[in-house]
Amino acid sequence: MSEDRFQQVAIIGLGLIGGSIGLATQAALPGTRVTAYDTDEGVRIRARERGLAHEVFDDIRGAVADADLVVLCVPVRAMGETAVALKGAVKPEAVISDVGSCKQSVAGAIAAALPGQPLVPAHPVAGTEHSGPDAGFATLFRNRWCILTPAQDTPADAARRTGDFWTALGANVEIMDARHHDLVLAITSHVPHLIAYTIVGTASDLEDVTRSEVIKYSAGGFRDFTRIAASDPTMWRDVFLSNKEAVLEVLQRFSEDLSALQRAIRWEDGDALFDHFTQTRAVRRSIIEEGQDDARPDFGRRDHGANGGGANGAGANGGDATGGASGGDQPG
Ligand SMILES: NC(=O)c1ccc[n+]([C@@H]2O[C@H](COP(=O)([O-])OP(=O)(O)OC[C@H]3O[C@@H](n4cnc5c(N)ncnc54)[C@H](O)[C@@H]3O)[C@@H](O)[C@H]2O)c1
Ligand SMILES: O=C(O)C(=O)C[C@]1(C(=O)O)C=C[C@@H](O)C=C1
Repeated sequence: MSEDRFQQVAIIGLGLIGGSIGLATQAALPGTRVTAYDTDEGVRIRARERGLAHEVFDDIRGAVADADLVVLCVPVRAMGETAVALKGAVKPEAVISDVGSCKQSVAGAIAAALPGQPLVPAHPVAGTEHSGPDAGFATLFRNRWCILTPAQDTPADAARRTGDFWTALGANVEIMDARHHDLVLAITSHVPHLIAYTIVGTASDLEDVTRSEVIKYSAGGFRDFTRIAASDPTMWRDVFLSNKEAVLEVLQRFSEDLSALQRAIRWEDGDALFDHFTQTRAVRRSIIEEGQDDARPDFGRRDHGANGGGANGAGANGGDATGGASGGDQPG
């Protein structure tokens, strides 16, 4: 850890990601003061109860006044208005960062609101389907990627210090161009979520299969889709509207590939199906070999009742790929 680490970190938005940053910072950087703010009074009360920050302010200006790093952890389409609220309230040298799931639109909105302020956009590629102040846990970022997308003119020391911050929280830091980030995440995260939202919606709309049959027989693959499809509607509405071009580009390719598989089934082309499934199995195996399998506590375990072990017993994800399937927003 370099000598010039941030002395005070302000977190704006105390849901899954903001809360996890607050807990992880207090655990990993005991000398760093953590201040925070959320627009929702109920969230602020719960954040104080859970100790997500050293101090949770009732106004955003108080939370950021002495901060060296301000991390915006709000839905992506709320980033711009949140940055506007920081105008004149932050120190001129304070580094502004965010955790938004798409980077081009967010960086543009923050830079427009706070011209000249050092800005280092970030995206921790770590999460669960849960949201809100009870969802966060200190180990969320351990051994997960955090992608930074600084602009060409971002001061190098601001990017380095932000990278050091995420490394201290346990993440592996990578620098990427914002546009490329948005394309990569469209295929690895955004479109998979859209597919989950679609298949779960289709299943609940089928006339000849009852909803209770869907629930009763959703043992494996479908149940995993329902976990993803339980993710926060506000967050994902914002992601799709903010990363529109990249998502539509990937969806175009996806529809073409789906049509090819549909054709192979129609014409009973077993070789085409077998070759395709063999290739996809290899992708899964290389993810596991690279140690990129899910690092969340107990995630992937099939035994019910395994608790993710988040702070205050607020398990991160109900334990396994099936645990969050009921659609409940908060972990048990
Ligand atoms: N959930 C994930 O898996 C995940 C992973 C990586 C990044 N992200 C990104 O992190 C951000 C936060 O996501 P989350 O899952 O923590 O959401 P969340 O719903 O758990 O928390 C968001 C919080 O922001 C607050 N908020 C909304 N508007 C605000 C404003 N204008 N000012 C202050 N607070 C405000 C809400 O009250 C809420 O408490 C999003 O941009 C999302 O794209 C999410
Ligand atoms: O694991 C999950 O539940 C997630 O949805 C996490 C996930 C992802 O798609 O990998 C979701 C959105 C993010 O921006 C980063 C991570």
